[in-house]
Amino acid sequence: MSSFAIEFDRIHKTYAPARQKFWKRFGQAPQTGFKALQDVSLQVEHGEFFGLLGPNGAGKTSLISILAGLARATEGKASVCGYDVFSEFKHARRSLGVVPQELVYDPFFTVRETLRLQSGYYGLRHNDDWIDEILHNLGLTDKASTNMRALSGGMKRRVLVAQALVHRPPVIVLDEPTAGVDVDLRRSLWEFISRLNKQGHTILLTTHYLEEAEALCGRIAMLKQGKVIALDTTEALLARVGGAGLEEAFVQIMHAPAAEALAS
Ligand SMILES: Nc1ncnc2c1ncn2[C@@H]1O[C@H](COP(=O)(O)OP(=O)(O)OP(=O)(O)O)[C@@H](O)[C@H]1O
Repeated sequence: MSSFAIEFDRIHKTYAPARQKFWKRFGQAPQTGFKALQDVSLQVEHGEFFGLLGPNGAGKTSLISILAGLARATEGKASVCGYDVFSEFKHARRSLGVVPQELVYDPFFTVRETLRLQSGYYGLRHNDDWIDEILHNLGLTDKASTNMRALSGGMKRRVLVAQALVHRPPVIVLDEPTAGVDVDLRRSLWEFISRLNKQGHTILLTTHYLEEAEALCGRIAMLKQGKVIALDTTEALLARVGGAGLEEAFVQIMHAPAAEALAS
């Protein structure tokens, strides 16, 4: 087994300006583009529950997209369980389950069909026992035959979580999984995810609910304007503010000069 579940090594991501192709064609000087990530290096050990925090636009989803092979880093390398996300894409993707931030689904399938289809992408044909277990743990058993379009927003989000788990990936990435979900689901979701973590799955979580991160994550990285400005155990981050809570630590770090935030 590779020494890290997730590794980002000096990642830079620059999004091309929207009309670069147009300008290229007409001979104008290329535009600079938007630097969403700048020299991000992070290593997450196997079995960690790791939090990735930052304000809107800090670059969290960009980093996750690079890990999932949905976006390509402009510079740097990323790997999942030692597999390079670009040159060993299949292995890397198989090792990873991603719960995306946006509600994407096919309205023509039922919940069970959606999960069977997802299993099929990974070559898993007889996966119904595991699908049933996931459905049970996410409170979806009675929705198994319901069409995706007939589910509420929170229910659809539960299916996204289920989809990320069908191939039992060792590494699970959750991009704001509790946005818009009720208290009951939050609790059952965190119980389920915590259990998976105790069984050895590595979890990477992004959330704006800092109390969730405080309760669940052993280590936390904070991103601001595409740079890591704090990386420490949750305990150490809380100690910085005398136990006043992660929200206070977050606010102080976000408003401190960058060098100070990392150094303290
Ligand atoms: N495809 C894209 N093209 C151009 N710019 C992009 C693209 N995707 C993201 N960005 C920009 O990159 C920056 C980082 O966005 P990203 O979605 O990674 O942030 P985030 O930390 O996940 O934010 P949020 O908490 O709001 O989800 C933002 O300024 C965003 O506008």
